[in-house]
This record gives sequence, structure tokens and C-alpha cells, in this order.
Amino acid sequence: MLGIANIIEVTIAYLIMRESGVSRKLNDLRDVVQFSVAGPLIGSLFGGLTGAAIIKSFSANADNYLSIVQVWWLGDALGLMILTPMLLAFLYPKKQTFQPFQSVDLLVCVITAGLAGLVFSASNAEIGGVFLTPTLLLPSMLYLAARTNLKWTAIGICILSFSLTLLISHGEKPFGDLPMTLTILHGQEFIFTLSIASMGLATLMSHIRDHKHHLETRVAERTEELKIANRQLEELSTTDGLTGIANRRRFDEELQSEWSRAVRSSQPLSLAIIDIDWFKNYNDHYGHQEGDECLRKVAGILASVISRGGDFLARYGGEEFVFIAPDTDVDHAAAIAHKICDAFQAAGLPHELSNYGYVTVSIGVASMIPQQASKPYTLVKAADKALYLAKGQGRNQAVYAEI
Ligand SMILES: Nc1nc2c(ncn2[C@@H]2O[C@H](COP(=O)(O)OP(=O)(O)OP(=O)(O)O)[C@@H](O)[C@H]2O)c(=O)[nH]1
Repeated sequence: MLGIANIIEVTIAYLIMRESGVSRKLNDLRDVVQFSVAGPLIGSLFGGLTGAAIIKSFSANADNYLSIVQVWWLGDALGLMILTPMLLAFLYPKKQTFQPFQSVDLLVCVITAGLAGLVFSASNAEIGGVFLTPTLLLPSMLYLAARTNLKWTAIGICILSFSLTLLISHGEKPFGDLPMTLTILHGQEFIFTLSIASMGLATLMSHIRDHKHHLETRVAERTEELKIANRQLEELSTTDGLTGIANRRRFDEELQSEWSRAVRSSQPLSLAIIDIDWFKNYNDHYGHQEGDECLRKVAGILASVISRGGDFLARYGGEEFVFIAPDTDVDHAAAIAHKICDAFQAAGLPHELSNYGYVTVSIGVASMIPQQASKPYTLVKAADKALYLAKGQGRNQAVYAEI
């Protein structure tokens, strides 16, 4: 018969929780409050009311109806309050942000163990005239709730409740020299308060930690995206849009840094300006689109020759290209320039309005061991002068200047 009261209790709690949409994982404070209202508060109250009515109707219990309700209600409420969250925490384990062990945790453990020893060894809650009730352990439980999660908090509540129940069942009076019924009532109230406060705090803290972790993850993701975007922007700002090789801006930076390096190491630095011959004619004859295509092919040919690590190729502007060869004297730079002219001959890109019948280039090469007093512009000026000579001497050739 009494089973009916339990079925009513569970059904009411279940219906209220289902209607209010409580998550079975007791994810946030709202879930914990709704669970506490639906199960321990309302469900157990209805169970108590029904159970007490059955007891009064079918047995010769002399206690008053409301006191039976109270004992039933509190007993069931506490059972639900302590065991349900723990079972749920084990059934639906949550991925939690790891909380590293801190030295203050150890201190709290030691203090709690000391307090628990005193509370549980006190006689009628008193040692040498000092009152020590289980309420002294409430801050430790709250600390456990704040530092861990619902699972460990529920385990803590279970251990404390079990110890307190054992103590009371052995006739001890941990809340002072009170009648046993009052001791039990105080014990129940204490466990109830402890459960509500600790579980609420544990859920709240878990929620805050999850939220913080989520925010940190999002910030890290956004930062990474921003870094990639910045890198792409940086690349775009230093790349020539038409040919895909480095642009003039990047060349200026590279020249400055190679120049400084060469000044420090006293090694020769070579620079060559490469200019397509009769390119105006090419554009006029084949059209501007084909001219663009020709510039891309020229960049490809140059890149295939200037492929030594450390050498640097860029589009200088218009139909002019430039390369920097660090630690390279004029002879080696001249050898590279020759290779370039040979590569154009081998490629044989048709150019009907050229004296050679194919696309050729003129190259002005300059080499020097940079000095602190001179400027990178010296090298560019010398290469430009050599290029002018190469153009004047019939094009499709390289002219060298050693400064
Ligand atoms: N298609 C195309 N043409 C370009 C580009 N930049 C510069 N040019 C053209 O390159 C040509 C350069 O002509 P000039 O400076 O007279 O030189 P050139 O005709 O090559 O004669 P030399 O250098 O003396 O052999 C001009 O017609 C420019 O319009 C470009 O990005 N695309």
C-alpha cells in the first residue's frame, strides 16, 4: 500500500520536471532549483501526504498526521536530494575543465579533517565548554563545491550525511543535548541546507568555468583567424598581383636588409635590373592582354634561373624585373645574367617586332662590397646605368659594373 505513495511522489516529480524542461544532466543553476522544487519539495510532500494518510488509515499509529507527513517528507526529500544528483553525475559524466590541485586545497583538507574529527568526537556537541556542531563543516563543503563539480560535491554530501546518520543512530547528539526527534530534525535540516547550498554552488561554478573556457576557446580561435588574415594581407601587400613574385615594396625591404648584412659581413652584394626588349612593340602588336601573359611567362623564366637559396627576384615595375644576389661577386652575377639570356633564347617566346624574333631581355648588373658610408641606392643606380648601356649596345645582353 505504501508503495502507492512512492509512485505518486515519483510521478509528480517526473511530470513537473518534464513540463519545466529540466535537463537530466542538471546543467545549470536553474536545473538544480527546478529539480529541488519538483522532487524533494513537491514530489516528496505529496508522497508524505499520501503515505501518512495510508499509515493513519491502515495502522494503529498514534502519531499525529502532520508529524508523520513531516518525517516522511524530509526523509524522502533528503534521499532524493543526495542520491539523485550523484547518480545523474555518474550516468551523464560531463567534460570539465581540469582544475589543478593548489596548496590551499591541501590546507582546506587538513582543516576540514581536524574540524570533522572534533565535531564527530564531541559529546553532545561540546568539548571543554565549546560547542562544535556539524554546521562548522558547511564552509568546507562549499569549498569542495566551488573547486570541483556536481559529482564530487554529491559524493562529499553523501559521506557527510552517512557519517552524521551513523553518529545519530549510535545515540550521539551532534546538535547539543536535545530530544532525539529534535536531533533528527536538525540533522535533516542541516543535510538539506548543505545539499541545496553546495549543489547550487557546484553547478554555478561549473557553469562559470565552462563559460570561461568557451570564451577562451573562442578568443583563441579568433586570434588564430586574425593571424592568418594578417599573414595573407602581409603577403598580398608584398606580392605583385600580375606575376605572383615579390613586388617593389618587398624588394626595397629586402635590399635594405641584404645591404646591412653585407656591410656587417664585408661580403660582395650583386644586383641586376632586367628589362624586356621592345615591349611596347609587343603590346602594340599582340595587345595588352597578351602583354600581361608575356610578363607572367618572363617572371616564370626568371624564377627558374634565379633559384639559388638566398637570391631574391622581384618585379621592379612595368616590364622591369630585378634580382639581388647576396655574397656574390660580379663574375658570378654575370654568369647568372648569361644564364638568363640563354633561358630566353631557349624559351623562344615569339616576338615578331623584335630584331631577334623572340622575347629577349637586357640586363644591367652591378656588384660591390657595401660600405657603411654608402647607400643601397648606389647599387641600383649603377645597375640602371649598365642596363642603359646594354640597351644602347643592341639589347639581348648583360652589361656589368663593378663599383
Ligand atoms: N601588358 C603590360 N604592359 C606593360 C605593363 N607595364 C608596363 N607595360 C608596358 O611596357 C612598355 C614599356 O615600353 P618602353 O619603356 O618604351 O620600353 P620598350 O618598348 O620595352 O623598349 P626598350 O626597353 O627600349 O627595349 C610600355 O608600352 C608599357 O605600357 C603591364 O603591366 N602589362
